[in-house]
Parts: sequence; C-alpha cells; structure tokens
Amino acid sequence: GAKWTYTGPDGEDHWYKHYPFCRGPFQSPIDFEPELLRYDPTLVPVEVRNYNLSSHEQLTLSNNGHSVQLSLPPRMQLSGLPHLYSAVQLHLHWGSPSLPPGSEHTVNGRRFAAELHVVHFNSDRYPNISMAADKSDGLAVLGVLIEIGEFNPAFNQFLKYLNGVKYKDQRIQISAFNIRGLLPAHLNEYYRYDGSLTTPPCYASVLWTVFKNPVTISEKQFLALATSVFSSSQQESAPVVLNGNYRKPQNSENRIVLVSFQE
Ligand SMILES: NS(=O)(=O)c1cc(-c2ccccc2)cc(-c2ccccc2)c1
Ligand SMILES: [Zn+2]
Repeated sequence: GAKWTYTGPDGEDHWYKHYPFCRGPFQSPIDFEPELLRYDPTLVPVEVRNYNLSSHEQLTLSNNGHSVQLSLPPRMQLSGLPHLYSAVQLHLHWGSPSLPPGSEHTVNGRRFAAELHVVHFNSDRYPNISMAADKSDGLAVLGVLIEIGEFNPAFNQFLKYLNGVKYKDQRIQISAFNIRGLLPAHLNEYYRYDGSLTTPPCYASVLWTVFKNPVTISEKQFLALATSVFSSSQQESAPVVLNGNYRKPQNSENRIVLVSFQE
C-alpha cells in the first residue's frame, strides 16, 4: 500500500488520502478519560491459552519500517471474550530518548513510555487474518502499557535481538519464550472498547482490551528500543531512526469504555 509515516507530509493527518477508513468512525487509540468509563461487572478476566511457548520453537522477529513485530503461532489463543481469538503477531509503539512517552492509549491524558500490542483474529468466524482484518468482529488486540522502571527479563527475550532487525524489511528467527511474561500479573483489570487498527488501513475491526496495570522495562531497555531500530532500509544512505511511532488519541465520539474494575 501507499507509504505512511507518523510525521511530515505522509503523517497521520494525511493517512485518510490513501486509507479512507482512517477518517471513519470508531478510530483508535483514544484517551481513557473518566467521563467515558463505565464499570461492567460481567467483564471476566482475560484468559490466555498456550502463551507459554517452548524455547525449541522459533519465531520471526521483523522490522516493518513502522514497528518491530514478532510472529506468533495460532495455537496461542484468547478466551473470555465474545469469540475465540487466535494470535497473529505482537509489536510495540514507543517514544524517543528526548521525548520518552510513546504509548498510543492514554489514561486521563497520561501517556506512558511505550505500549505492547498482541494482535489476534476471530478464529471462530474467519479462516485467517486476511479474511478477519476488515470485519467489525474480526480482531482482538491486547494492549499493555509500559513504563520505565525495573528491568524486564521477559521483554529482553526479544529486545536482545534488536540489532538483528535494525533496518526496514530485516527479519531473523529467534527462540520462542513465554509470551505470558510480557503481560501484567493480573489480567482481570482492563479497559474494553470497540475501535480500530491504529495504523493504516485503520479498519474499525478491533475489540480492544487495554490492561489497567502497566508493566515496566528499564531505562536501558527503553533506550535500546528507541535507538536501535531504523525505519530506513540498509541500502538507504541516511539511516532514519524509528521512534515516536504512535498515533495521537482519536475522537471518542461519546463511545463508552467498559472497565472491569471499580476505582
Ligand atoms: N496497532 S495495531 O495493533 O492496530 C496494528 C495491527 C496490525 C495487524 C497485524 C496483523 C493483522 C491485522 C492487523 C498491524 C499493525 C501495523 C503496525 C506497524 C506497521 C504496519 C502495521 C498495527
Ligand atoms: Zn499497535
């Protein structure tokens, strides 16, 4: 598809020119402001299945020029949602060394350092991700807010390989690990709303679950993420560092955000 960036002439205010849904309804991310939140006692804890992958298995870590992503096997599943969802990939959004906050969702205006997205598709209804990606009940994404603090050994299971995917379109095989370790300890407290992909083509096809409790990575781990990855390919003369790869909060259009917790 057409090229898009986070700043400049192809930045987010121009995405709609090639990707019309980016100017449509139900766009993500949004700011979780108190007036939008409604406690829903029927929201059960998120259940993850087969997230504890064996280190004998390999996953593809790649740089798509907009983020670093890790391929995930479809036997990794989400239950406790309206349908069964199978994992596809995970990726990150982050800030920059000079301006660390780079999460996509914000909580009452607070932007976190980074955000992890674990993307799944509705495998009850669709045979594969391509058939699901543009359907209103097609995708479920887990959002994990990340702040700078304690070193996180789980994140290091893939951050330690970033130098292998420095440039756009590079990909390497890495040993699989327990993906559950990337999520917060408790999966019972989260924000839930209907939204979209936060990147082009911006399909309004995502059931969002953003956990209330952030996880931490260390300053050093954050800097590795914010300085090791380029949006440019190895052939290009001038390397362009990839950071600040987050979309600004979208109009919540009076959407209600269900929460599984009471303050
Ligand atoms: N941020 S996100 O969660 O809404 C998202 C989901 C998917 C996605 C992935 C597989 C199937 C369907 C949707 C892809 C991206 C993406 C990020 C960077 C560059 C290009 C695409 C981002
Ligand atoms: Zn994302």
